[in-house]
Amino acid sequence: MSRERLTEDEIAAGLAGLPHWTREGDTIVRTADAPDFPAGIRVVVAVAGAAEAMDHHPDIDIRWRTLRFALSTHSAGGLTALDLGLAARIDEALAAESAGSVG
Ligand SMILES: C[C@H](O)[C@H](O)[C@H]1CNC2=NC(N)=NC(=O)C2=N1
Repeated sequence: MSRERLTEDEIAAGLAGLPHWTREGDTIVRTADAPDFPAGIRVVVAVAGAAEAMDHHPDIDIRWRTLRFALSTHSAGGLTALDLGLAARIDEALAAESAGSVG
């Protein structure tokens, strides 16, 4: 996947397919509640595996069973296809633990 910054049109098109994610400047963000703390940690472990495989790493905030993921490509100074790809993987990990979006 390319580490080139996406254009505004490409970002908008990508986010149209990621309804749980919101744009915050050069970052995309999703907050979700897992059913309980262990389920939330299982999501984080699954995401960590995907991130290592992609060599692309999210910022993760864990508060009991509430998880907030923030994605950006720091080396590119903005959003790239890697962020959209990792967002889709995070959606899969959250769905596997029946976690639902907050906000
Ligand atoms: C050397 C390695 O490819 C880089 O440090 C990677 C690792 N993971 C990364 N993750 C994110 N989110 N942005 C980066 O620029 C980045 N760079």
